[in-house]
Amino acid sequence: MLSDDDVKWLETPQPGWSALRLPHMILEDSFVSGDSSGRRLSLRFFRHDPDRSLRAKVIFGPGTQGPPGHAHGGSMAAVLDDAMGGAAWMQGHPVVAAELTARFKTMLPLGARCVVEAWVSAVDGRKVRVAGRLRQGDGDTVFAEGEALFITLDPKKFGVLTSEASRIFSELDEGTS
Ligand SMILES: CCCCCCCCCCCCCC(=O)SCCNC(=O)CCNC(=O)[C@H](O)C(C)(C)COP(=O)(O)OP(=O)(O)OC[C@H]1O[C@@H](n2cnc3c(N)ncnc32)[C@H](O)[C@@H]1OP(=O)(O)O
Repeated sequence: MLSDDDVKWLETPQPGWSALRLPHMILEDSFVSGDSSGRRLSLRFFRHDPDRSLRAKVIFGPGTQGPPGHAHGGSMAAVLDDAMGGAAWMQGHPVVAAELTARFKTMLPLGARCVVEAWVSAVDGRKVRVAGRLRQGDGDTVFAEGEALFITLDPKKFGVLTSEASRIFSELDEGTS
């Protein structure tokens, strides 16, 4: 479903980005990143090293369709939710989403190469506010913007996921220091 060029594009970090190698336990069956067929969502996650925010490259496949030829709003919101949650985890906050707002700005053509940017905007006790943007990969068109409130949970509730996440991010630090 994806061309070799699309796969190469997805896997190539931009300057200042480090690839996040997420373990099978996180990817397997993930609603957003668990499909490897190219039919629905194809994503690769990265850290933007200068400010440790999150980046993802994403292609919306034919199985994400809403309006003919274009992505369903729910699929864009799901990608923003996942990326914004990942941005919080990446900064050491083991969170789940409590509230999410998405603004759909431009219809997103299926198959287009897109970039997601997500960053923590404020932390107040257990409340972690995160913002995100889904845009054209090789241009300035913004397809959707999001804001979300995440709530930090006791890391014990996530079992081994928390220690796996710490391991992934400390390996990145070793690689970039
Ligand atoms: C790249 C990364 C790698 C690793 C990552 C892997 C995974 C990434 C995964 C990312 C996946 C994507 C993410 C997903 O999709 S996560 C899946 C979708 N989310 C859920 O299923 C969450 C369901 N909700 C809950 O579990 C509970 O309600 C939570 C935990 C959220 C709060 O219940 P809890 O009993 O713990 O807390 P509390 O009630 O004492 O409230 C605490 C404070 O928060 C405030 N508050 C609470 N709710 C709301 C609200 N709706 N609006 C405004 N404020 C709210 C509340 O007023 C209070 O404030 P204050 O009174 O203290 O001022």
